[in-house]
Order: sequence, then structure tokens, then C-alpha cells
Amino acid sequence: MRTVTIFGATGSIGESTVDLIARAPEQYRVVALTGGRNVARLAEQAILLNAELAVTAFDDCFADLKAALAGTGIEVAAGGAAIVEAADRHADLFMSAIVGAAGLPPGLRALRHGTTLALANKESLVTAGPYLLAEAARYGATILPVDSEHSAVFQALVGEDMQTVERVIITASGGAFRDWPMEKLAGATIEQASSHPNWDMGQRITIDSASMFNKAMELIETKEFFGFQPSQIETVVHPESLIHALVGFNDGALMAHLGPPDMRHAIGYALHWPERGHVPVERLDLVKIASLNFRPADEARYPALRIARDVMQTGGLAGAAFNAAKEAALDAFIAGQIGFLDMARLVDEVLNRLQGQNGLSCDILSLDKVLETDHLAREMTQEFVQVTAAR
Ligand SMILES: NC(=O)C1=CN([C@@H]2O[C@H](COP(=O)(O)OP(=O)(O)OC[C@H]3O[C@@H](n4cnc5c(N)ncnc54)[C@H](OP(=O)(O)O)[C@@H]3O)[C@@H](O)[C@H]2O)C=CC1
Ligand SMILES: CC(=O)[C@@H](O)[C@H](O)COP(=O)(O)O
Ligand SMILES: [Mn+2]
Repeated sequence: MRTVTIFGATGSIGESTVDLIARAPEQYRVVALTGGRNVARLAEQAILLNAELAVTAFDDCFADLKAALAGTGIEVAAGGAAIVEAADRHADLFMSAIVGAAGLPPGLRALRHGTTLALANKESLVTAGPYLLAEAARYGATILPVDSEHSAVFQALVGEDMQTVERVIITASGGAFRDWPMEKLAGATIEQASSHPNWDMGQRITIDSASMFNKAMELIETKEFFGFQPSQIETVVHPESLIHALVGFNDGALMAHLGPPDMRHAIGYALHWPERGHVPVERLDLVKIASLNFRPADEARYPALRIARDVMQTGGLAGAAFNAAKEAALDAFIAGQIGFLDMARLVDEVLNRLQGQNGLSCDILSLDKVLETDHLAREMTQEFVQVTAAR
């Protein structure tokens, strides 16, 4: 029996993880579940999985969570520190499925217990990749990628010599606006951007998919996790989202990973690793699919991709600044303060300003430096948002 904790249990990745665990109760014991504002669902999950502990990120949700779990014997806590402390209770595997940079501290704490971190929270690698990996190595912990593309690359690399890898191709669906003329993008609404052609995901990553910020983050994630050179990492638009990534070797072989657009595959792979086990996802019918399509990922159409290349080139604290500026710009877009195309423009401006102040160079990352840069970049983005909104 494996013990499991889920950070971000009430979200899209969290729900898929709960689903897999609920289908095989004899294989898992749940230690802690954490959530945010959806305390009703968090309480239901905690009862369903007989968790030891349920934690909400927000102090003002504590009373509701406590009331919902009264008489169950399930412990209750609230606040960011309580989520990090949940990592101090032993679990064989921690699922990192909080959205945003808020996912970094609990994941880091789990790594310090030398355990296994199944990492959906790509922001952890984008903001603090070298530090995260160094901490994992220092404490003998394991990080398993859960992002579909990175799980695909990981699976394609099993048993391979990394020296023989020439390139990695991360596929992109192209998001909600892949068939829109470029002139229309400036007027894209939050509702339009919040609808993904293939995947059912949280709102923030869905909008990031439409702007290609998701893919930009994934290019950085690929560099940080696998250690490839930026020049080895490519992306291509693949509208069907059936090939998740490809790895090219020095003999010309290109190994593709295919699967249905269902995150339970990548989550199930991590839950069963290092073995494979049954996962209840659709089996692809290739004859029915008949064809797979590919288009170039145009950096003029998707400036986020070019920004990601700059970030990889700069290194240091650029990833932390990039992610924080992107999160703040996304908040402003969702709040209706700025337009769809303003997001990439603001992120670019913040990075340029911080780099001009030499605020991004850093030889050795630490959590404090990452959080300081995160704070600075968010504040600067908000200033730029005010200027944009006043126009
Ligand atoms: N969804 C997907 O298919 C994929 C997601 N990912 C990555 O996985 C992560 C999760 O994405 P997704 O499941 O879509 O996100 P969701 O928005 O669906 O869920 C986010 C989870 O985090 C919780 N949460 C929100 N804010 C905070 C906070 N400040 N502190 C602690 N917890 C918080 C939410 O709680 P509540 O809802 O209760 O408020 C919820 O449990 C992201 O990093 C995303 O990029 C990667 C690949 C695919
Ligand atoms: C399921 C998953 O891993 C997402 O990150 C997915 O990749 C989003 O799709 P696009 O960013 O390719 O639209
Ligand atoms: Mn992905």
C-alpha cells in the first residue's frame, strides 16, 4: 500500500488523482489533502478517501472546512504554512497540483523528506528549477514529471543514454485561438480564452494555452528538468493533442509518445512508477483517428515562445520573474483590466526592466531570492497594468 498526499486536490489535476485513488482503495492510503476555497469539495474528498488531514490554503475558509468535517475524525488546518507542514507527515508520494508559484514551498518541503514528488506544478521548475533539483539530489528525493509532455519525454527516455539525444519536440495544441486570424486576437475575451479545444483543465492553464504561455513555461520546464540545451528543444503545433512529445536520437530515430488527452495517464504513470499499472483511460483507435497534423509554432503569433527563449538564455532569476509577471498579467486579464495581447507585452516589459537593473543575475538560487524576485516582478507588472488600464 502506498501513502499519498495531494497538494491542490480540488483542482483539475487533483480531481483526476482522487479519481484514480478512489478506484483502487486497496492500493493507497491518503495522508493529507489540500485545497483552496472549494472547501465543500475538499471535505467530500477527505471523507471519500478517509484522509488523515484536510488543509485549506485560506484562513477565512477554516470554519467552513471544520464544520464540514465535524464528527469525522479528520484533522483540519488552514493557511499557507499549514500546507507546507502537511509535507512533514510522511507519504511515499506527494502530488504537486497547486496552481501557480504557491505550489513551490510545499513541494520543496516534501523533497527535504527524501520522498517522491509527482510534479504537475510546472511553476516550481520555471521559477526555481536548479534549486529544486539540487534540493532533491541533496535529500535523495525523486521528482517525477506529471505535465503530459514531460511525462511523455520521461517515458521515451527510459533506458536511453542521454548523450544520444539530439532533440526534444514538445507538442502544442495551439489553444483556443489557433484558427483565429491574428487581427482578432487583441479583442479575445476571457470566456473565449477559457475554452480548450482538447483538454479539460483549470481556467488559468487554459488561458495560458491560448496565449502559448503554457508552452513557453513547458520549454523552460524541459530545459530545467532534463538538462537539455535550449537549442535542442523544439515545439510544433499538433491540433489533435494525441502526440504529447517526441525525442529524437543520434541515429535519426524519433520516439513519439501517444495517448488520449486525459491527464489520468500521466498521473497514473507517476502513481505506479517505476512499474506500469492499469490506468482507465480511453485506448486510441488509430484507424478512427486516421491522420495527425502538424503546423509551425510561429513566434510572431505567439510572442510567449520568444520570451521563453530569452528566459532560458538569461537563466538565474529570469524564470522567477517571468512566471510572476505572467501570473500577475493573467490576473489582470481575468479581472478585465488588460487585453489578451497585453499579457505578453507586459511580461516582456517587466523582464526588460528587471534585466536592465541587473536584477536577474544570480549564481546560486535560493527560495528567498526566488520569492523576492517573484514579489518584485508582480509589483512591477501591477504598475504596468495600471498604466495600460488608464490608457
Ligand atoms: N489541468 C491540467 O490538465 C494540467 C495542469 N498542469 C499544472 O498543474 C497545476 C494545477 O493545475 P490545475 O489542476 O489545472 O489547476 P486548478 O485551478 O484546477 O486547481 C488548482 C488547485 O490549487 C488550489 N489553489 C489555488 N490557489 C491556491 C493557493 N494560493 N494556495 C494553495 N492552493 C491553491 C485550488 O484550490 P480551490 O480550487 O479549492 O480554490 C486547487 O486545488 C498547475 O501548475 C498547472 O500548470 C499541468 C499539466 C496539465
Ligand atoms: C495536459 C497538459 O499537459 C497541458 O499542459 C496541455 O499541454 C495544454 O495544452 P496546450 O498548451 O498544448 O494547449
Ligand atoms: Mn502540458
